[in-house]
Amino acid sequence: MIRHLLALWPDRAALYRVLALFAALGLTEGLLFALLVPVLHELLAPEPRLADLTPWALGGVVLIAAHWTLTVLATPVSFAASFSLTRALQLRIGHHLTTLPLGWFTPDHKARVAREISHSAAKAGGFVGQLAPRIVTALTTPLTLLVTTLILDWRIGVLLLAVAPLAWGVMRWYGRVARRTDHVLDTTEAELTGRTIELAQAQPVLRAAGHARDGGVRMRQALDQQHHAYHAALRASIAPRLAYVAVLLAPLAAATATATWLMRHGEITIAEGTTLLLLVVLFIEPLSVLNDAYGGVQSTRIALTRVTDILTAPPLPAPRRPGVHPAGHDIHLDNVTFAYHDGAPPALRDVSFHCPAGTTAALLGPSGSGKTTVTRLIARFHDVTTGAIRIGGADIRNLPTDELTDHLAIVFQDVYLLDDTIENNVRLARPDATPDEVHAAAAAARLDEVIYRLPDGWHTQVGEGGARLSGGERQRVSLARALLKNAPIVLLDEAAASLDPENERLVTHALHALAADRSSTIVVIAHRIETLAKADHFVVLDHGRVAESGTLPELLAADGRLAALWTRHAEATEGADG
Ligand SMILES: Nc1ncnc2c1ncn2[C@@H]1O[C@H](COP(=O)(O)OP(=O)(O)OP(=O)(O)O)[C@@H](O)[C@H]1O
Repeated sequence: MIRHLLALWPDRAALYRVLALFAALGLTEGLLFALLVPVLHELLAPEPRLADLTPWALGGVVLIAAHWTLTVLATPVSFAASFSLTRALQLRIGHHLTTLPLGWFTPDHKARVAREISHSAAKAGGFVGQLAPRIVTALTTPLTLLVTTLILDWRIGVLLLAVAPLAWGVMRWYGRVARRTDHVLDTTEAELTGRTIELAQAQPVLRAAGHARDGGVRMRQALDQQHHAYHAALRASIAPRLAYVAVLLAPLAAATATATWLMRHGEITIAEGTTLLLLVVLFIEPLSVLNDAYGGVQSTRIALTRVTDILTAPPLPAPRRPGVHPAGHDIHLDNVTFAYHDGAPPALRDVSFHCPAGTTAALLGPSGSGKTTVTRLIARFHDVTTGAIRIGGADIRNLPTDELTDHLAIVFQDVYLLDDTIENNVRLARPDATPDEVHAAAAAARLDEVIYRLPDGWHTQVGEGGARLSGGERQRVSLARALLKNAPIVLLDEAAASLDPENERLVTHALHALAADRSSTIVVIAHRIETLAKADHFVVLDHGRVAESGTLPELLAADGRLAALWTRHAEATEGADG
């Protein structure tokens, strides 16, 4: 396990410093106890000579001073190592997250990341800061006393030595039980966390559905599961715990009997016998914590494995042909097939289309037909299963992530804002933008009227995820951000869907004007045909396949799906006008 730990946190020096300091602490403690031997020996002698105790007393003072100094030194060193390890793991997880495909961030994975960053990283830190020091002192002190006992009387010493293999065997048994029960406990704990979050998040749905009071059923089930798991863990641990106590008490009984026998037969004096028995008690006492500590080692091992699972999640593959750069910003999908998971039915099958630079391609199709998937693949949230996506002739898999993101501005259906001011959320796209540029982007996205309305204007805090803004306001911030980025390719997934019809019309108009101005390439998804009317090409998807594609006149002439949509829209508009 130490090897596993050092692979994740290669600060050997810090770990060995902590272990060495606590080993020294254990040694001074053991030596202090060992000092009792000559002291008791003298005190229990028929005619004690107290003056002879002076060197031992001085030795005791030195050892106490050393013990005190080591404690003062060891405490901050172990805390520093613990903090450094926790932080190193958290930073490594944080850094690794930035290399993962966005498709990895499922709700389940997000919950795991939150848990491993707080719980498992802290557990690993706790191992170095508390558990390992406890184990080291719990071994060094008895080891020192064992050597002392062996010197004093080899027979009692051998009895104590016999504890080691027995205790080790029982600890390994307890470790196996702890590993198994810890795994179950961990799963039930994760389930309970998930259900609690679900209960909190689903309050509006539960209340709307009239389940406000009984809505916690799933959480209560998870609580019951956890309760049962705790009981099962407790039951499973009873036998190895009792066995461990027996292993520790057996040598005490045997040593008492042996010492008594030796005293009665004059082999050792009463003073020697009493001292030996005291040493046996002092030898056993620290060992009593080892069994639980070994259980702690097993759960640290599980925590490290969970951290490693995240750190070994495959990052986006590095460019296969580095040094490739896009020559222009047209988008080409070439026989793209993609499935979200191995074995899942493909969300896209053999999709091909070309969106020349500076033009707008509109994606249409029924719900679930694969429109959003197309935009996610262009942004390389996932890699295509087969086929290729090219920007300016370059396969996006050959572009460094930064270069690809520099080329793209994205507005997706689910807008997530950082818990910061509106201004900082917009500026995120281009922190060095001038105030005029920020204001122009805000005006184009119709965000300026929101800013005027809010008492703190640009400095309004949006809350976590943008929760303090309405859906439409969030979408405007996201649009302004995308416009400010001034990227040559813009991906818009229902970008104006949360706006009222008038604002949707104005925003759509502004987007097209800006696109024409900057000759951006735009891929837009919208359900309302009026939002799409100005697009240069249309790609209609159905069940993940391209059902038809072409310009508006071509598709109207073909009298297919788009023509049907267009006719319905025209009739509706005429009806409304009439
Ligand atoms: N993260 C995901 N994991 C697994 N399958 C997914 C995921 N996202 C989408 N899908 C599946 O892929 C298919 C295409 O979904 P997609 O979101 O691209 O459709 P869409 O045309 O954008 O739908 P809508 O108009 O409702 O937004 C659907 O069958 C959907 O269930």
